[in-house]
Amino acid sequence: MSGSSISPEQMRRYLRMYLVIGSVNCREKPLRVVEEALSGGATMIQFREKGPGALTGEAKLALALELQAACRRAGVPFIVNDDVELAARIGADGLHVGQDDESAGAVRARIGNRILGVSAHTVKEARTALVHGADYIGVGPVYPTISKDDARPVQGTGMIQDMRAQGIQLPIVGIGGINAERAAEVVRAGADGVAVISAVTQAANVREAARNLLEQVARAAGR
Ligand SMILES: C=C1C=NC(C(F)(F)F)=NC1=N
Repeated sequence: MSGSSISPEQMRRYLRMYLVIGSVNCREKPLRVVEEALSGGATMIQFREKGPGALTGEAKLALALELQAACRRAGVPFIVNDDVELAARIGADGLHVGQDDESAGAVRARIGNRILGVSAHTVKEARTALVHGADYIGVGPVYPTISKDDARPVQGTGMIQDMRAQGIQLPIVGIGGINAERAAEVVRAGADGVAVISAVTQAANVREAARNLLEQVARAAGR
């Protein structure tokens, strides 16, 4: 069972067009990218401030608060990646952790009934996440990604299909190299939605990119 107060059905809706964003991914101000993506229909936002040139300390806190405020205005959940202390400090709607972060169980205790997302690369890791009360799992990289320099091997949509075949019922979002052309295939494989970074942050028209991704997912999911 998940430990949050969010129903699985609501969680699946939140996962449809999940934008993962940090200052290093943006050509322009991250706030503008987030606002454009929200106006295009982004259903959840993850603040992932990592990698060379990422903000730290007060600057990271200030950006998190700015982006969270935009999500609150839009009624969209704001999730923090990895940084449990930041998530707790700003009262984020949830936290996303990797397998190698402190155990999801300890994190669940720290964040109470907020949304807990866990990265899972195998059926075994998906089961572990379930036992620790994860509300959703991020599975990938589905395709080659330019956004994460230490990504695991590309797994295609096969891992998502395997998880569903093995009876994993958890809400699943695919991640890694996903764009509008590929979104339907990820959903048909059994994902509830797609998580993207560059498909939106590097788009000439951020709002249209978000809108198109959401349309592709909604169409493949049968609305
Ligand atoms: C490493 C990650 C794996 N999956 C996800 C998401 F898809 F958003 F759940 N986010 C991450 N930061």
